[in-house]
Amino acid sequence: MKYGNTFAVWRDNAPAWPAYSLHKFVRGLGDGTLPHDAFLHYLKQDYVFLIHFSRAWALAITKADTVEEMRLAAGTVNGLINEEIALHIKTCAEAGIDEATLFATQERQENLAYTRYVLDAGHSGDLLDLLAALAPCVMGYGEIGSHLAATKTSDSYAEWINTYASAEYQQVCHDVGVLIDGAIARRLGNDPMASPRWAALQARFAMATQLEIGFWDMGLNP
Ligand SMILES: Cc1ncc(C[n+]2csc(CCO)c2C)c(N)n1
Repeated sequence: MKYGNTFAVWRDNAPAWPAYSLHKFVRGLGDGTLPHDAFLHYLKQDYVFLIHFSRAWALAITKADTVEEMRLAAGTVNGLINEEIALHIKTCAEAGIDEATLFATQERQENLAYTRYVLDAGHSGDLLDLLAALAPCVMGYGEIGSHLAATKTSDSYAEWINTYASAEYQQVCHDVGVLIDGAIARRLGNDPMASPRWAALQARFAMATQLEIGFWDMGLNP
């Protein structure tokens, strides 16, 4: 599935992309070598992460210029806070961790740095700044999910993998790609890479990619 032209350029110009999408944590999900306590620790942190990412997508609604942008951002908020998070709640419940405990999880610095970076991109900038910071998360998990579904050698983490490899999630990535391409064209015209803003947007994408690596590293250290 194609995630849009802008994403393809941002991804190919983010030097840390392979270190994110092929991280040791990701390989451990695919071959089943990721320790279960590291996975649960990651899910607890990721529950808090999703709460803040819902806030960031809600901010995208207020930063939108068109009703299409608003609808897509609103749909993502709903998908995050009511659907994606359900996987975390269910998996943790099976390990005896209830949602109140999840909500009270003490945030690790790597988690805090990433989510607040994204929220600040949106607060201090416009929708493009926010989308450049959000894109590695959305599309990265789409790419990781479909790569792992095709290459996995263990079913230990199949439910996690299937969530992001699913046709529904791949459609989300496609739709966000369309949103980003449209938002870029609307604001920067049809030669966006010639815009004086391009380098800063690329840098935001690269920074968020780096922060994703930090999140995986944190996941390996319960
Ligand atoms: C560290 C971290 N990065 C990315 C995702 C995936 N994700 C977070 S928000 C979102 C948007 C659309 O649902 C997606 C896919 C995650 N869970 N945790």
